[in-house]
Amino acid sequence: MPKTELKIATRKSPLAVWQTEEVARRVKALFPDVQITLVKMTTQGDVMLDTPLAKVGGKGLFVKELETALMDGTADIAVHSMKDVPMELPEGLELPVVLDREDPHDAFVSNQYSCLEDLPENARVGTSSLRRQSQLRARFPGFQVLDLRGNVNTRLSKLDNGVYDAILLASAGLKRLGFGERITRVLDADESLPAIGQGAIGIECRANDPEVMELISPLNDPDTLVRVTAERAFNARLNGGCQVPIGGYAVLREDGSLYMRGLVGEPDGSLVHRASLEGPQEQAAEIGVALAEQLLREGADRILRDLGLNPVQPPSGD
Ligand SMILES: NCc1[nH]cc(CCC(=O)O)c1CC(=O)O
Repeated sequence: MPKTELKIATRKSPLAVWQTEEVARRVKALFPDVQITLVKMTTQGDVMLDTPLAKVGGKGLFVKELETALMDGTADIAVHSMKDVPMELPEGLELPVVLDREDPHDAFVSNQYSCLEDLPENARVGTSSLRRQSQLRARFPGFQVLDLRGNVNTRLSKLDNGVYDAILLASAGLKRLGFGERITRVLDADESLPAIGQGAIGIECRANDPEVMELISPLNDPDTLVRVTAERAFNARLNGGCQVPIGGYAVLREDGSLYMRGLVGEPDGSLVHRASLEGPQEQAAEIGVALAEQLLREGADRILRDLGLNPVQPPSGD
C-alpha cells in the first residue's frame, strides 16, 4: 500500500526551507495524494551563528538534529545541502537520493567592483569558508579576509551595510532564493574550486524503508549522484571537515568519463596543493580516493597534520 503521509525534516533557514519545499513540490507532482508536512528544526549550526565556522568545529553541525528526527520517527526524510552532510552517516540511515545539481560555483558579489582583479590591494572580502579564503589569499595576499556568517539574506545585508568591499558565497543559494541578479561574477572552478557537494541537495532516510523510497527515488539525478560520490570519497579519504581548506569538484565529460579536480591548502593561502584525475564514472569513488592519495603524497598530509587532523589512515575500503 502506498504511503499517504510524508514528514520532511528541515532546518528553518530560508535556503533550507526553499530546498525542502522544492523536494515537496517534486514529490507532490509525482504523487498528488501524498500529504506532506514540514518538520522545521533548529540545529547546532543555526545556534552558533556568530562563531566562525572553522572554530565551531565538529561534524554534522547542520544535520544531527534532523537525523535524530529520522531515527525517532518524527520525520520520514531529511533534506540537506550535500555540502553540509558528513561523510559517515549514523547506523540505520542512508542517503540514496541526490537532486540535479544547481550551479556549483562560488559567486563574487560586490556593489562597487566588477571582479576580484578590480578590488584594491587591501580589500575587505567576506567569506565563511577556509576553502575560499585559502584560494583567495593565494592569489591576492594583500586582501583582508573577514568572516561572514549567517543565512544568505544576512550576508547580503552585511555587504550592503558597507562591512565588506565584496563577499564570496555559493551561487546556488543565491539563485534558489531569487538573488541571482546580485551575482556580480561567477567564479569558475579554476579561480575557486567548489566545495564537496556544493549546489547539490540530498535526501536522507531510514535504511530499508521501501514505502519512503518509492516516493523519493524518482527524484534522484544519476549524474549528480556519481559526481558527488567521487567528491565525498575524496573528502572521506582526507578526513576533511569545515576546519580544513579542501576543495573537490567532479564533472562528467561528454564521453561519460569523470574528471575531478581537488585541492588542499593552507588557510592563509601560502601553499595550495592541486591535483586532478580522470577515469570511468563507474569508478567514481576510486577516483576520489586516488586523487586524495595523490594530494597526500604531494604534501597535503603535512597541512592536514599541522591542522591537527589525521589523514593518513588505512583507506576505509568502500
Ligand atoms: N555552508 C552553508 C551552506 N550550505 C550550502 C550552501 C549553499 C547551497 C549549496 O551549496 O547547495 C551554503 C551557503 C554558502 O556556502 O554560501
